[in-house]
Amino acid sequence: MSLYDAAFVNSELSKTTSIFGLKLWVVIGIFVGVVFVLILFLLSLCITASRRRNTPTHKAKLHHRHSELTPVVSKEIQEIVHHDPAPDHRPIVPQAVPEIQIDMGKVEHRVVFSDKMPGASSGESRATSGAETGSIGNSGQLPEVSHLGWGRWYTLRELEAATNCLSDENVIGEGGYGIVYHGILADGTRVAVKNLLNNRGQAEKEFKVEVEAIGRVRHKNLVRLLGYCVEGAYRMLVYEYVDNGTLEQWLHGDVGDISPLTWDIRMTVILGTAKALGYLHEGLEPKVVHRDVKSSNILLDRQWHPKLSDFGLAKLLNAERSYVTTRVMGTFGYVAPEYACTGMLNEKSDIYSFGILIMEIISGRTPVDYSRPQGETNLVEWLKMMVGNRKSEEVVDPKLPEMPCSKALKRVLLVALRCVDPDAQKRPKMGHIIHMLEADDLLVRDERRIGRERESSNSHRDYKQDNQTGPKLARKQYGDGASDTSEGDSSRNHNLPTSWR
Ligand SMILES: Nc1ncnc2c1ncn2[C@@H]1O[C@H](COP(=O)(O)OP(=O)(O)OP(=O)(O)O)[C@@H](O)[C@H]1O
Repeated sequence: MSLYDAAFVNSELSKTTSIFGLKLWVVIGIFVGVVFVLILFLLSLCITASRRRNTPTHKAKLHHRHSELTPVVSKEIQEIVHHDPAPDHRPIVPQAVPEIQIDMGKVEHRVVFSDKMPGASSGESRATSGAETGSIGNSGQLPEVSHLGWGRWYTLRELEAATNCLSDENVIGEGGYGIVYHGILADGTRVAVKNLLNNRGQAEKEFKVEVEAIGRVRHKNLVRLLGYCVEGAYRMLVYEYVDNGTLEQWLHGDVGDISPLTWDIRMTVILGTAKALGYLHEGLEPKVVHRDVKSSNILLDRQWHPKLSDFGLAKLLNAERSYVTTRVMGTFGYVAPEYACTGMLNEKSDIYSFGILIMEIISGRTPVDYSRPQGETNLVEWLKMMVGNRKSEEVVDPKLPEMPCSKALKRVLLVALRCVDPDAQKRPKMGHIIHMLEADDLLVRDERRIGRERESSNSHRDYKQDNQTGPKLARKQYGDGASDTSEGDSSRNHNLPTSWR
């Protein structure tokens, strides 16, 4: 730009305008300033708006819109929400609560526990039963038959008399939920009285579950619940007395070098337990998941018939539900891995425990044994390894009086391995298991029959004796256990759960 031009621009900018007589350069300056301020204002507006979009409330609104499409609130959270029940009304159970809540029969027959210790006034410490309100707990005034449609209400006095005042001499065992006493009722019936620990948490729940789950079922391989007692702070379950100890005692107790549990007896125990579980899983509606299948919960009678006991952890499972979500409970070594990890429970968890039980019965080993060398600590892993290495014969309990035939052993081991399949869906159902075990039973009996026939013809040839005596004796020896448990022909009808009764 030349000097002439600069002087010209200068003179032009210095000219006075019509806007308040301001000079041109002042007007231009003001205009530029306003535009700048406007740009700044707009920028600040944009920044504020974008910040607001990121605030929690806005996110929450978006989340809410999202949650209308997919359920994001977990059931577990709903489970721990407690609704305080209004007095004299049933507790409100939210629809989605996964743990089954069990009321004892109709509302008017509901049993109410008191915190008061025995000896408190009967009005305060009693179980109520609708129309019977106030009468239960007043010793001597009790109805004989309970209003649940089964069993009996026993008075505390009756049970104290039966158990020598719950004396130490009558204690026959102690479990996680209470002490078990031997008792003899006034009519001479021998009973086992389980005095539940007085904590209002699990023990009360256990009481209700046991009463509801076991009270109605009848099966020769399930310990029969005869009735119960609710008086003051006492909650007791009265069972039939099973007089030959537990399977755990016979398997792992001090029985000497030769176990009295022969192969036949062991098979009887396995098959009987399978039938009890088959009945619970497939013969009842809602089905019952036992949740604590293990050797110490299998009681034996004098003929070695097994009776599954301890329904304290049992869960009811309606047909429309494939599982219930629940606190993981059970016994270390027997709990199915998927249940341990997720708390999702169904009958397949019992099948897993049953598989462990079979392994325990065959091998005489406990599910987990830290006294064994590495690689043998975990029964399942060890057994899988042995079977995989074609050493099935070596897993058999060394205390077994006689080795089983190879076919029978392999078949029962196969059943056990299928039961502990890590994929719960692949585990067989109890009905199928019974079928497989009975096939095994028939197989063994067939081989025995052939052996007996051979023996009989030999003895006939050698000694020219009556060939009936030997086989008859042998038949009785082997036949008793099997037929007692399988109830002869009825158990061969594999299609009907009732045939397992
Ligand atoms: N009906 C019964 N007849 C005879 N003895 C029984 C009967 N019920 C239980 N017992 C004895 O009482 C013991 C304790 O039983 P309980 O069911 O309370 O506990 P558990 O099964 O050993 O342990 P947990 O309940 O902690 O799993 C059993 O081991 C058994 O010896």
